[in-house]
Order: sequence, then C-alpha cells, then structure tokens
Amino acid sequence: MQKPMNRIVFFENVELRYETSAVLKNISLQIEAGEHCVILGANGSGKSTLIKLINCELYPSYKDETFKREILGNERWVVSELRKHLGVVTNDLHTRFALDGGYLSGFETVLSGFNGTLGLFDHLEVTQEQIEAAEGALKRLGIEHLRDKRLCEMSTGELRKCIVARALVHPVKAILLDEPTVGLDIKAQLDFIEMMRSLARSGTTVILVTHHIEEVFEEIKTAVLIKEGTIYAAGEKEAVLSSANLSEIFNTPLDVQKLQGRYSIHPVR
Ligand SMILES: Nc1ncnc2c1ncn2[C@@H]1O[C@H](COP(=O)(O)OP(=O)(O)OP(=O)(O)O)[C@@H](O)[C@H]1O
Repeated sequence: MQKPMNRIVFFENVELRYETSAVLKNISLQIEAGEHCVILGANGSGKSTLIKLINCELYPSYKDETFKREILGNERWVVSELRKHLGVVTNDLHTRFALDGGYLSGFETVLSGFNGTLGLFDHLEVTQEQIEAAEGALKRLGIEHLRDKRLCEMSTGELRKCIVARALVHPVKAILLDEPTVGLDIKAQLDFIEMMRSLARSGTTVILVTHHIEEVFEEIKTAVLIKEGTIYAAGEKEAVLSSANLSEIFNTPLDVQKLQGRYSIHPVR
C-alpha cells in the first residue's frame, strides 16, 4: 500500500558507487512536499547522480542498518508508476529528443510522457483523457502555439518547455529539474524562471539543480550544497547560501549578495 506522499525525499546514509569509487557518501536528506529546493555544487560533485537516485534511475550501492531511502513515502517503486507522481527534466532527455525526435510535434512530445517513450507508437493506445491532459500541460506552460510545430523547427527554449510539459502530463507531486536553463538565452532563461515560479505556486514541489545562483527564485526556501559527493550544508537558503559556504564548495573566494530577493555571486579579488 502506498503511504502519503507528503515527504518527497527521505534519505539516511545513502551511498552510491560507480564501479569501485563512491560518488555519493553519507547522504541524509529530507525534502517535504511544497519545500521548493535548490541543489548547488561544483562540476562533478554529484548533483546529477543525486537526481538519478531520487528519480530511481540509479540505486544505492550499499546499505547498512542506518540506511533509509524513501521517495514519495515509499521504499520501492515501479518506475513507470513513480513517473506519474514525479516529473523529471534533464539535459540528457532534451538531447535525446533534439537528436532523435525532430519529426515529433510539440503535442506528440508532450503526449509521449504517458508512456515515457520517445514519440508515439501504434501499439500504445492514446485515450481521450490523455489527449486532454496533454493539451492541458501545453496550456499550463503557455505553449499552445508549439502544439503543431516540429521539434526540429524549435529553439532550445521552446523544446525545453515541451520537455517540461511532457513531465507534467501526469498531475505530478514534484518535478526534478537538472540544469534546465543550459543553452537558453537571457530572455528564455528569465521566462523559464517565471515558469518554474508559477509551477511552484501551483503546488508542484520544484527541486532545481543549477549552477546559477541568480536562478534561486523567491519560492525556493531550501538550499542543499554538495561537495565531493557529500552534503556540505542543507537548510534554509538564507543561512546556507552564504559567501563562506559557497567559497568552500566552489573552492574559490566568493561574495554572495542578495538584492530585492535575487541572489548574485561575485569573485573576491
Ligand atoms: N556513468 C558513470 N560512470 C562512472 N563515473 C561517473 C558516471 N557518471 C558520473 N560519474 C562520476 O560521478 C561524479 C559525479 O558526477 P555527476 O554527474 O553527478 O556530477 P555533477 O555534480 O552533476 O556535475 P556537473 O555539474 O558537471 O554536471 C563525477 O566524478 C563523474 O565523473
């Protein structure tokens, strides 16, 4: 039986190894529903690996008596079932659609979210309900104009929004966004931030991995800093996103400033 999904992530002492080396160690992390959260860390620190663990693309390598891993209240998930509650947007997914799905329309891309496929297949039935949900997801993101446009004719930002809409065909409780603004120009990036804010305000828990502190929007209250595969700090963003903490995780002297709710980061010379 499924437990209530009020806790999106509950990890205690989770470890993940690629071959012999531990990439994530002693990861203890709780993210509650509605607790929009940013994950920051240097290149190679383990952010994407953490997202893959939450998303059940990867599984912990080692378990001792202190180990705990629950996602949306459950220790085990059938992945196709989890996708109905947890949306995922990664650059890998974007690249797969850009490279192999150019012939798909925006609508077909979104609709393919029901079966987690790259495109639609004759043997997979499409119901009227699914069609309406896909139309609804396009509307929710304000991209109805991309409905019939082919992916190969879309800009990076347009395609990215279709991938987000695809992740939202189910009424998901939370969405994981791994560096979602890579490749977007300034306007597309600002639009994307507004879209994330509107998702957050509508009740979808947003878990954002980014390299850009200025993307930490107002609704995000929690920050998690990853350093060399461990959680260096986690908690309220005001406390966690300090100059000292960011200088430490990026291994360079940095000055963090906050002006009118927006963070910015500057090198200390
Ligand atoms: N499939 C893999 N096999 C072996 N090692 C891997 C694999 N994928 C990632 N790694 C290693 O795991 C570590 C963490 O990688 P991860 O992609 O999680 O980092 P990240 O913080 O997301 O980095 P970035 O900011 O550069 O995207 C890195 O040292 C990386 O080389």
